[in-house]
Parts: sequence; C-alpha cells; structure tokens
Amino acid sequence: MKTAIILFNLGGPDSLDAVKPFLFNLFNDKAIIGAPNPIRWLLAKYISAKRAPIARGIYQHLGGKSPLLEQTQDQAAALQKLLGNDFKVLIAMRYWHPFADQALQEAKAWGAERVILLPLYPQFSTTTTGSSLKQWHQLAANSFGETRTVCCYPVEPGLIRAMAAKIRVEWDQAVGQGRPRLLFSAHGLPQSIIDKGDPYQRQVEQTTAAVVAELGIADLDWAICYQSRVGPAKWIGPSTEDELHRAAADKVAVIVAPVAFVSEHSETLVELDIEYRHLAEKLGIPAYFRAAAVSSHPDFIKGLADLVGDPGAARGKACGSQCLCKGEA
Ligand SMILES: C=CC1=C(C)c2cc3[nH]c(cc4nc(cc5[nH]c(cc1n2)c(C)c5CCC(=O)O)C(CCC(=O)O)=C4C)c(C)c3C=C
Ligand SMILES: [Fe+2]
Ligand SMILES: [Fe+2]
Repeated sequence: MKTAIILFNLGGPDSLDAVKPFLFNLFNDKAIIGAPNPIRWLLAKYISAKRAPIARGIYQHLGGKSPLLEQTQDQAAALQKLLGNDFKVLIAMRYWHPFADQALQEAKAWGAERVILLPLYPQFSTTTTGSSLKQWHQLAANSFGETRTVCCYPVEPGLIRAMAAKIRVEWDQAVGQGRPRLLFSAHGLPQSIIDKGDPYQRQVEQTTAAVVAELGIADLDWAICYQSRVGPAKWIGPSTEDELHRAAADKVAVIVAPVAFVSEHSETLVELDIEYRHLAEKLGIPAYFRAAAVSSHPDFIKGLADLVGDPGAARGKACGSQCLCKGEA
C-alpha cells in the first residue's frame, strides 16, 4: 500500500525577515494562546512585534535563519532510505514553510492510499503535536483511505539508545572533572497548560528515566529542568537557570542534554551553547558540556521506522485524555 509519512515539526524562520511572521503564526495558534478571536489575533500581533527583535538576535547567531528545516530534511531522507519506495516521507511544519497543506498536496499527487502521522516530538503536548494533528485533520479531512497516528514515543528504544549515546560522548570527557551532574533540559510549558491535563511533563520524566536506565552509570547525579520560558506567566520548573545556580553552589561540572528536542536549532545552538554556557562560566561552574541532539543517529531513525510499522508501540503510559490518538493502533 502506498503510504505517506507526514513528519511534523515546529518550523523556523528561513531569513531575518521571516522572524516576525513566524512568531505571529506561533502566537496566533489557539494551542499556544487560548483566547478567542479577535483577541488572540491582536495579542499575536502585539507579542510577535515585541518579541521579534529578541528573536532576530537569536537567529543572527545562526547566520540569519533556523537550521531546523535542513535537520528535518536530513532525518526525512534517512527515514526514506530505510523505508523504501512504498513510502513517501514528507515534512509538515506548523509555523513556517513547508506548511502542512504542501505536504498534503504532495501526498495526494503521489497517490498515497494511507498516511501515517509522525511528530518529531517524542513527548505529546497539546502545544506541539496536538496542534499539528488538529491542523492536519482540518486540512486533510477524509482525503485518504486510512490515517494512523503516532501520538508520542517517549520511551522508544532507538530514541533512548541514541540519546544515551550522545550523552556518553560528553560523559567520557566530563568524568575527568570529578562527579559531573547530568541536566536533562526540556522546552518548558506554562503551568496552566499542564494543569489542564497536558501529558508532556510526565512523558519528559519517562524519557529521562529510560535514558538514565540505558546509561547504567552507578550513582549518577541527574536532574530534569526546563528552558526557553517566554512571557510573564508561571512555567513549569525548575528552570535550567535554577539548576545551573544549584550546580554552581555544589561546585559540580554539568552535562546539559536536550531531552525533548531531536534536532539542533535555536534552543540548543543558542540557548544551550551560548547563553547557558555563558551563565555557567559567570557562575564559576567547573566545566560545562552539552550533549548533541539525536538528529539523524541511526538508532533514532530506525526507531522512527519501527513506529511506522507499529504506531502505538512506544506510547507513553500517560498519553491520556488530551491526546488525539484516540487509542488508535
Ligand atoms: C508561549 C510560547 C511557547 C510554547 C508554549 C512553546 C512550546 C514548545 N516549543 C517547542 C519547541 C520549539 N520551540 C522553538 C522556538 C520557539 N518557541 C516559542 C514559544 C513557545 N514554545 C518561541 C517564541 C520560539 C521562537 C524563538 C524565540 O523567540 O525564543 C523551537 C526552535 C525553532 C527554531 O529555532 O527553528 C523549537 C524546536 C516545544 C517542544 C514545546 C512544548 C513542548
Ligand atoms: Fe517553543
Ligand atoms: Fe496518544
């Protein structure tokens, strides 16, 4: 059966001019700001204009654009190679090109009889996977004979092996620095979204526990923390900054490992590699290491291919009532 795989991701600006409209798309998403229109539209206009200069500064560090699309294209190509010609792997970004409607047209033009919706977010959140799935269902309606959904895969074995492998590279360097602390840093979320039942935080904890078990390091000192807070509302914690302050007080070296990102982009290359590294130096942390994202690690790509074969295989214990998989597969 001809099967299109739709890889969902956030998208990122492809030029400095694209930063403001990208931010507008993000803040105009009901999954991010729940207010009804026209209030949401007005808020999105206001916040995107206010945030744009800060965000432009971030993307300037990356040569004026996000590397997220190239990274996602590499992952798509690696998955395509593994799956073969009965499959067509397509990318649907939520807030910048290529958008979901493009992937939908390409899937139809190719003659897909079945689609498998595969987010590049291991943990389900209403703000990421939920938003992309909702948009897909609105656009695609009944366009295909069969649609299957991978809602989440927080404990997928290939993902876990790949994360552990990336961490081990840094661990081997860091052990020369006493007893380093491993900080699993995930993108944060407003506390109000978690309070409404979003399973993201629970699933981040599941991923972390699985990686710690895979590492098998005796007496490992580790913690989970949350980065990338935007706006004045209360976000889940502890923040990555808080954890850096604690590490400074304890005089331990740190390895910061992304646990919710599967590719490199502004949140890793700028926030983790520049901003938090700088803070760590300022605070006098003995040494700062950063584990790479899994990107196209063969174990991760093999894990994605396994999910295509069995979409429900690595679902978190608690994908829960807010998840849109509706108990499929
Ligand atoms: C209120 C705002 C935001 C929520 C909630 C949020 C959730 C969320 N985001 C990701 C992954 C990524 N976010 C990225 C960038 C980014 N995110 C927000 C805001 C929220 N995200 C903004 C404003 C931005 C733009 C950059 C900035 O201004 O700081 C990215 C990187 C994109 C890129 O560089 O190409 C990713 C990836 C997750 C996983 C998540 C909730 C679980
Ligand atoms: Fe974000
Ligand atoms: Fe689910």
